[in-house]
Amino acid sequence: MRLIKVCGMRDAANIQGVERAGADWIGFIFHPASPRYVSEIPAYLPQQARRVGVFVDAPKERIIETASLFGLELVQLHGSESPRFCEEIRQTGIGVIKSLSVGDRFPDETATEYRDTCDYFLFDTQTKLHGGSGRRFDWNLLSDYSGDTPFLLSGGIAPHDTGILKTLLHPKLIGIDINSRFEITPAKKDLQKIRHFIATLKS
Ligand SMILES: O=C(O)c1ccccc1N[C@@H]1O[C@H](COP(=O)(O)O)[C@@H](O)[C@H]1O
Repeated sequence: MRLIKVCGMRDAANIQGVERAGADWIGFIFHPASPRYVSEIPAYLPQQARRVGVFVDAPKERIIETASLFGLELVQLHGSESPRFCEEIRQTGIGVIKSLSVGDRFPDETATEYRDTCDYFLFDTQTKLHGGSGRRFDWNLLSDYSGDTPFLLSGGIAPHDTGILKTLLHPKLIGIDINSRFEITPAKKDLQKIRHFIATLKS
């Protein structure tokens, strides 16, 4: 069974619904330019699901302060944070997911550079946006990843992808990350689609 991360949450009732649907990790976007930006603590925060904060080139102090305010267990770094920066965050006790962009070819050298500095990778589609593009990359490229760091697959995953996702095999694939393709409006997820997606993938 793979874990499901639902990202880009903001609304209290919606967060509760996503958690009840069985999301393992729930993500909050702390990038001010995003339409999913979270500027204040929602009235409900996940109690069972692990809380993940998404940042793009934010200063270390801001990440640490936000992690403490929101009770984040993990941070997902989506900018050009260096391996050293990832290590420094990790040394504070916060888990680190480093997002790596996948374009026409798999970024093998970059994965090697970061391999000992983060807990997980998140492979997302290369785009001018830092994330949340709703676009998928060629998943065949995953076969070029031979590293040891476990990863989540991300980028434009949609409700109808359950069939293909079930057939996707990689020894280091531990989770699926969903976001904009499940939205009613930015930061508000369609709970029916989420429930169906999670139930199908976990069955
Ligand atoms: O969703 C955003 O607005 C966002 C902004 C800045 C960095 C990351 C962001 N989202 C992350 O992007 C991936 C893929 O999302 P999508 O499925 O393509 O919409 C996901 O991990 C989000 O956490």
